[in-house]
Amino acid sequence: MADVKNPNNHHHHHLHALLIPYPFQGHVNPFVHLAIKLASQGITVTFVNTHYNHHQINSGDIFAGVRSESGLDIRYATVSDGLPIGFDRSLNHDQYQSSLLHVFSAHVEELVASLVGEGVNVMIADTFFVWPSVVARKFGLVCVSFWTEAALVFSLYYHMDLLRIHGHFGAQETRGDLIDYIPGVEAINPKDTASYLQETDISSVVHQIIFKAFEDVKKVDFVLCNTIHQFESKTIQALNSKIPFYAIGPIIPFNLQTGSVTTSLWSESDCTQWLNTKPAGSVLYISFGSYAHVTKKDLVEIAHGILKSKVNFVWVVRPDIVSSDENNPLPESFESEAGDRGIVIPWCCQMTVLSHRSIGGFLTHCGWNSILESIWCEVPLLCFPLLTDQVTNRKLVVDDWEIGMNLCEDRGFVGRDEVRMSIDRLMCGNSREEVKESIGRVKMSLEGALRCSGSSERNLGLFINGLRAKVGLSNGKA
Ligand SMILES: O=c1ccn([C@@H]2O[C@H](COP(=O)(O)OP(=O)(O)O[C@H]3O[C@H](CO)[C@@H](O)[C@H](O)[C@H]3O)[C@@H](O)[C@H]2O)c(=O)[nH]1
Repeated sequence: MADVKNPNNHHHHHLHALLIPYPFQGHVNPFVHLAIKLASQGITVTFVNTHYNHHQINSGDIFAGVRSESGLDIRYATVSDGLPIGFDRSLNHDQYQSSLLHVFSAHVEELVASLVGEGVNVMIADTFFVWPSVVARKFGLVCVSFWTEAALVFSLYYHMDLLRIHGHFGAQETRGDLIDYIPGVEAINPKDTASYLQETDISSVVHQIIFKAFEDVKKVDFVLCNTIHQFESKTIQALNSKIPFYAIGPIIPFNLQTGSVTTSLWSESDCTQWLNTKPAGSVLYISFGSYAHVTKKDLVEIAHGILKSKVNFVWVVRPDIVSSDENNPLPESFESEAGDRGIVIPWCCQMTVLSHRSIGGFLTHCGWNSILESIWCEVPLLCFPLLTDQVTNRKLVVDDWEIGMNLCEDRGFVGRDEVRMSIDRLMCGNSREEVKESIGRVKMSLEGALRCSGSSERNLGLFINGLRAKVGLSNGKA
């Protein structure tokens, strides 16, 4: 058995993994924490950020801190995403995605070519990339796909061919009845599938990415997923019969002290002082993540709903939340009317805020990381899904796990009175206690998965053994 702590003893068995996240905040974050997890197991990691994200994060080598504090062998490299640094990626979303679809792999190949000499033998790339198996094969690397969303969503994309055959996807008029034929997936309403699977125009650049990415993932060696077995056991089991699929979540920033890695693409406002002045459980935290846009109309209704509810709040209004050419999306008098009840900030350290005792609820767009982080901090959720997997995540949170409520019953319509009522129901309604109890239980499952003998720790061990066997085999030295 190779001793990974002493790589020089068995050089051919020493693992060196290249980690390449999709260059969005909701993907970079779990990749960073996966990097730390793998390095803590004695694996050498080279983490790849795009030049643009590196420039946005603005703190040099983001792992310099962990390296010196914990002695982990995490190296850091940057690569072009194909566009100039000053290019407005938020305003030109499709052009950005096109560049990732068509141009990025050429830059990645150049980087990989320069790193194989350093002993890289594994590539762990985001499932949304369309090229991992091709690039990995070209350089003789073991190929691992990391899926940063729920296994349920992976399974729906993975079985797109079944959805097509049954007329639930890609037809002129798609069926509205339940989808009950996906292996390991309980009957699901089409309106709860990922937004891209509900669209009738399937020619968008994101569709092209999804089609190609889910072709490519069928050719990788392993898939890692940021979920836990207990959440989605049937789905995971069914996937496992097709592809080695490991649930190793939750991969979130637990340890705020030693996890001193900066990943934020915007600079963080510190609201701890302000939170300290508020009673326990009295503050609603509001954030719609890093990627989705909200229409000005919806934002204004939410703002009025918040004012009417009288709740305390911290609201993250990202500079491009409506669009990067719309500077002041909130109603003019919003902050003065809210007074000391609330603060509006451009970005924050979300885990720091969620773990503060004054936080009592989270109005969220249902990004997968936000859900895992909120469960970890036992903060009940108020769901306002916008697009992509968020729609499916809402179903898991509200209908299946009962750890949250809907902001609006009709997904197409946001009205200030309904917003006010939903906020009050979440923060002080009769059903709050039940939701709190459920979230406590779900949190225990997360903790359980991470214990020594827990499912995620076991899966991580199995994965690393599998990796070592594959690397040994491909060297002809099994
Ligand atoms: O002020 C803020 C707001 C967010 N975050 C962090 O940013 C991440 C946001 O991730 P997530 O909640 O998953 O939302 P998105 O940024 O929207 O993430 C994208 O990626 C996710 C997983 O890959 C998907 O589930 C989402 O739908 C997709 O939009 C989380 O780690 C948050 O802690 C901060 O640190 N500060």
